[in-house]
Amino acid sequence: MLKLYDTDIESRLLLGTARYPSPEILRQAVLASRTGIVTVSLRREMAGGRTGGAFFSMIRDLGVRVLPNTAGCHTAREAVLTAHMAREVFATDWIKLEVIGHHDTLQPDVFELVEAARILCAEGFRVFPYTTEDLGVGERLLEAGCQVLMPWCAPIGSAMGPVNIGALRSYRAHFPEVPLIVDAGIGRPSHAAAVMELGFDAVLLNTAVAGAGDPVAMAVAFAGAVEAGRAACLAGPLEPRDMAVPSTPVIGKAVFS
Ligand SMILES: CC(=O)[C@@H](O)[C@H](O)COP(=O)(O)O
Repeated sequence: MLKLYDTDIESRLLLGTARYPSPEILRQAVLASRTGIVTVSLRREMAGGRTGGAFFSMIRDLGVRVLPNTAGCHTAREAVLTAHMAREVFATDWIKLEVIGHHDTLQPDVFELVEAARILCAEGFRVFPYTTEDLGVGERLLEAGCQVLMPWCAPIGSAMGPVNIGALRSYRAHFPEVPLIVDAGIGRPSHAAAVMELGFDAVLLNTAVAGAGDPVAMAVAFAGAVEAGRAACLAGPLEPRDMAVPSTPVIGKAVFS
């Protein structure tokens, strides 16, 4: 079972709650995915004068753990304030920390991210930082007090899937004991299976399900892919080779001449 901070989590699929065609489809997709954790953007839902009230109570009624996020924040200060609000709204000290540094790529501002992580961990938050696959930044986040790391595999919403498999492989090898969740950029179930096969502990995704032609059916597909990838990782997949290896033994074959 996956342990995140002190909590055991059964499903290794974490789901975002934005951009669904309707709240009812979101509800059905969450149930179909069998996820145990959904992430919710405080700023997005409270933007434009909306209070987010009806949406937040629908999320609370889903019966899954809520991981509020600081999506839309661009500075450590904004992210810390948003985390405080999230703690009030959802009565949780879990926070998915996003501090965006670049408009086109939605790449994290890793300097502000580490600063916000340091402040929030010191305040007792359980921080889940959305980060790049940079090893040094990962180390700084652990020093700040994070016990989970969430490297991207591609820009948020891009659906590109793992663009730098080598970097993800190194990340896993560099932090063998840390729970690692691939967050952002996954487009297809095969992408989720691929990163799970690399040994990542879980995946978090939103757009690939919310934007699918049939989000509920896609949620089912992702649930299966994440389980398959995890099972394959535990089963010890072969490493690719440059040369052919005959699958039929040569010794003992019949000789006709
Ligand atoms: C919902 C959320 O937290 C996103 O910011 C997250 O990073 C998912 O990204 P995708 O939409 O690319 O799956």
